[in-house]
Amino acid sequence: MQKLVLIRHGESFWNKENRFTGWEDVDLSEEGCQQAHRAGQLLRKHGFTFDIGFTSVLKRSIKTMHFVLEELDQLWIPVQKSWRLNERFYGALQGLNKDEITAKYGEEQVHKWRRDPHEHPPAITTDDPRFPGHYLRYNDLTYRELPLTENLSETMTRALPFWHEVIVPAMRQNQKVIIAAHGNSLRALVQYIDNLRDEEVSQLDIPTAQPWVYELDDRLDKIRHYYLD
Ligand SMILES: O=C(O)[C@@H](CO)OP(=O)(O)O
Repeated sequence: MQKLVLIRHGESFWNKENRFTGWEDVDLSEEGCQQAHRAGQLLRKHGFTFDIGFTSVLKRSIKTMHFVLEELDQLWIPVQKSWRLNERFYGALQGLNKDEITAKYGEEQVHKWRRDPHEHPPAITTDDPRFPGHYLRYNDLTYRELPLTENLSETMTRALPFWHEVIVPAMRQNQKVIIAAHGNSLRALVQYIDNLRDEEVSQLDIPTAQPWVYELDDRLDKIRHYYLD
């Protein structure tokens, strides 16, 4: 039996301000840093150790991983970063306040943008400062991989190659894995691991910095999962 730990980053400044974040590289709030430390303490209390960590290329998940590993005195383990674990790219909604957008477009539309797997938020254009093609960290992406908007199903499509090609092989070598990522990239992984229907995953809300443990059998099929407390 293997254990896999998933953790959404701690609260960011834009979580606190209720703004769509996506690929904007927003830092953890003071509370978010503390949440990440508390998550690390919890994992320590339950005797968890890890061989390898995976994060997105966004500082809120990188710092969450760092604070968790600091509490475990395991800052030395390898941590691999990938854009494929980034938050869903929220297009032209990035930076906007969720309440203001709801007042303008109505709850139904905003709910679709947030949780309907096939609904695209309004797209940006390549001259928008939010276009990832302007940033060094996305230099390795092909033009087709650089998003202008992304629905949840596309988030899953770009996250899964990293799961299959990097994370699963690590687990097959019996490495103990922790993944620090984002509400929607984790939702995509959970949908895949748990084989959830679209309607089920749209109900799923993953809280910040709460370790979610999967127990997996030798074939890496789920035995059970639970939040650590
Ligand atoms: O703004 C975002 O990037 C995400 C996560 O905070 O929001 P939502 O939960 O609405 O998908």
